[in-house]
Amino acid sequence: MKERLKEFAKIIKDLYLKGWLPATSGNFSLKVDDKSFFITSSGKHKGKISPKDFVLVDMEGNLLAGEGKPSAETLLHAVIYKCIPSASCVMHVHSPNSTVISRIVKDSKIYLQGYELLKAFEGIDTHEAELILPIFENSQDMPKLAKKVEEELRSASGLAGFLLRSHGVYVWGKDIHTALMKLEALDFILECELKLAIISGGMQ
Ligand SMILES: CSC[C@@H](O)[C@@H](O)C(=O)COP(=O)(O)O
Ligand SMILES: [Zn+2]
Repeated sequence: MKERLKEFAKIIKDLYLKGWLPATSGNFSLKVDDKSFFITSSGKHKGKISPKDFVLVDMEGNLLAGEGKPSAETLLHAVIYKCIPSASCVMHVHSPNSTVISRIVKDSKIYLQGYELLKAFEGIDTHEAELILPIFENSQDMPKLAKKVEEELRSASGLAGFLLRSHGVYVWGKDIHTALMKLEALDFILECELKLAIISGGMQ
């Protein structure tokens, strides 16, 4: 696990350099088994992250091992692992594209269609497929927000991830590289949607 956390930390630093994790924002986790996962400690600068900046928690977000406080958003990671058994890695970033689009789209969902990069998502083999991205209202009440996310994850299948309004994006994957591929694909598509909105003068 030490080697995987080392590899993970390197990827997080690269995401920081893209400008997706300003001012200690973002959190990242890796599932160990059905009962526990490693998650970044709260308040860590993601440009300087190392394996010692992860703590081990249970599926209720309780600290099991490590130094520091689990991420303030640990419960969101926990519901993803509980609702999507195939997920082994969760990434949350505050990329400008995901943040801006969540402020422009007033609806609670974004519908993405027509992009070749949609094929980065499991089960999609054509650009004609439609991917739904829910937007949840941001909240500092994590148990309440986690409950809403859980309800959506249990009722809808094949979700790409979700946005928190004026906050950022969550994605997951069966491993680190799948989660990263989805994150990059999603951010690219959201950037295209934003550029199209600028050209056409509005969204949805
Ligand atoms: C520094 S503001 C961002 C935080 O409030 C939060 O949204 C975030 O992404 C990081 O929280 P953290 O507790 O460090 O995991
Ligand atoms: Zn955040």
